[in-house]
Amino acid sequence: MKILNCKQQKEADAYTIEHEGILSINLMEKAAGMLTEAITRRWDKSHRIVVFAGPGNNGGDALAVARMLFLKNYQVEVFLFNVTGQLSEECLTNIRRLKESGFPNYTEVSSQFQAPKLTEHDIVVDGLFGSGLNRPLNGGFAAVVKFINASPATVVSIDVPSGLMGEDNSYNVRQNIIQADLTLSIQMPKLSFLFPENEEFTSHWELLDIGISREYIAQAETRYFITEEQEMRQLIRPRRTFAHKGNFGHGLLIAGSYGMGGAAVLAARACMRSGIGLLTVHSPICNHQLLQTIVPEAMVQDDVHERFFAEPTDLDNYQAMAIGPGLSQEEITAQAALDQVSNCFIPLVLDADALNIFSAYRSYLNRLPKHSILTPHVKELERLVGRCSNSFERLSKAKELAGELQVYIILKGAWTTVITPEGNCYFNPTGNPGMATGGSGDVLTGILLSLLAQGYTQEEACRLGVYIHGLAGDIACMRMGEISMTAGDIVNALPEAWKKLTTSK
Ligand SMILES: NC(=O)C1=CN([C@@H]2O[C@H](COP(=O)(O)OP(=O)(O)OC[C@H]3O[C@@H](n4cnc5c(N)ncnc54)[C@H](OP(=O)(O)O)[C@@H]3O)[C@@H](O)[C@H]2O)[C@@H](O)CC1
Ligand SMILES: Nc1ncnc2c1ncn2[C@@H]1O[C@H](COP(=O)(O)OP(=O)(O)O)[C@@H](O)[C@H]1O
Ligand SMILES: [K+]
Repeated sequence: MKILNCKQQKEADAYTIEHEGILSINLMEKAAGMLTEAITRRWDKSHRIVVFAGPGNNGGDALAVARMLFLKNYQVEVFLFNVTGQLSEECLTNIRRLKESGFPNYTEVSSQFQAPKLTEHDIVVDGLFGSGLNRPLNGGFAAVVKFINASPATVVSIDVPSGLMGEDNSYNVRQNIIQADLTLSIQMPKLSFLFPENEEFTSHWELLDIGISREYIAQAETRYFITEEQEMRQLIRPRRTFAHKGNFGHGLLIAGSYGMGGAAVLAARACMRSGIGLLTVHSPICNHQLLQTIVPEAMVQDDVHERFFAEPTDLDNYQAMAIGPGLSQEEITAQAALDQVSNCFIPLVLDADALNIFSAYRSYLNRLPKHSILTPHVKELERLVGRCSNSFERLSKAKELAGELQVYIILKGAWTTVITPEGNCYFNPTGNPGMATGGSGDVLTGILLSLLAQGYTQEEACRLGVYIHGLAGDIACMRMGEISMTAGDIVNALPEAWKKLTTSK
């Protein structure tokens, strides 16, 4: 699914109106009908609905919703903020329609705002500003936002929490943004909904498909996408009847050190559970017994060192390599890792300490083989690109780095993002906060290695890998609960996740 910017969303409305023979006001009526349905599905008539409408079409939506709720016998109050005397045409039409419906509780605010008393049983409908917001809110509007945020009412925002920009909020004033309990977003998600620092404004959002032109969306250019299940199903390669293990690749995992053998175990187990033909784990001698016992399916190659990865190994027999989980950053390991990676000629995943080593030896960064996959969490990324003050900046810097080094970056967290060397960003919808637990990332590395060894392209491996990892996390969460689930539970849920994605619905 494409994520378009606010300017494109406006163009999409205009294109739909021009090419699909629908009047602007009727498109708004359709949106309002769906908004009303979404509200009445959640809240019954015992709730008073207090609608705050702004001067543009977001306000128009809100006024139409007020009329529809009133005609369904809800108790509704409306405050229209008309401070400049300039209202959009559709907003004006909806004022007229509201009045014609016999609506009694309409207040137009041009200067002084007599705030109503809001209780926790009230529902506020926020239709102050939507995708047409072009600067941070201030003055009277900021005061209304603060009033709504301070109230105990439940807040439902139309399209966007008023005051929030759709993309970059670096220069916004956070106190002047609505903190919505629910955002009913029209047609397309906004990029800013996917950033963790905006959780206080948009923790829950839902999309309403009002029938914006598919043709416009198909030709619109964007760098931002949300991955969909159907796309991932289509990527998966079926196993042929006469297939043998040689068809699914031989992967090399370099992982583990003294006290961190578990990272190698988790990555190896996840790798075996994701379809690889053969796996060899290269680990210090101290992990030999552990690996042979817990992951008997994998071969173990001992490093020369008892406790740490110390000597690069030959890559001739492998189709892909992953390095990093539990590796440590000992000097001897760093040198071996830099050497191993710089001379790697097969598809490669770098995770955890392998990334930290490259952050410490920055001059080696340009020796990273092209199309390597880097899997940093936020901190690991910032060690590579420097401190970032918000997610938009972090994403921009990650895009720059991916382009500069021609690598794939998987920026991990909620809405894990796959960033390609060309600068495309794919946000992953699966996963949950239960995955924020030690070892979850090691599981992802194992999955990625498995997919690369099987011959998936880097982009396919990244997108499918993070999707299945999150899906397994969701299944683990259902089984064990968000609080108790561990990284091992994610591995244990992989079979069901793969089955879910490969069986027809
Ligand atoms: N048929 C359609 O088109 C459909 C549209 N839809 C709905 O329309 C919404 C977009 O509507 P919109 O483009 O009218 O923008 P909206 O967000 O209401 O505000 C724009 C107004 O705000 C003003 N303004 C901006 N920033 C400001 C600030 N900081 N402080 C003060 N003023 C500020 C700006 O004026 P300016 O001052 O910049 O001249 C302008 O007057 C969209 O989110 C969706 O809900 C859906 O129903 C689908 C069908
Ligand atoms: N709130 C969350 N929602 C979805 N996925 C999450 C969340 N928190 C963490 N994850 C996922 O869990 C994994 C954690 O990886 P990482 O931080 O490297 O852990 P570790 O180093 O302990 O293995 C990542 O894949 C990340 O996307
Ligand atoms: K809004």
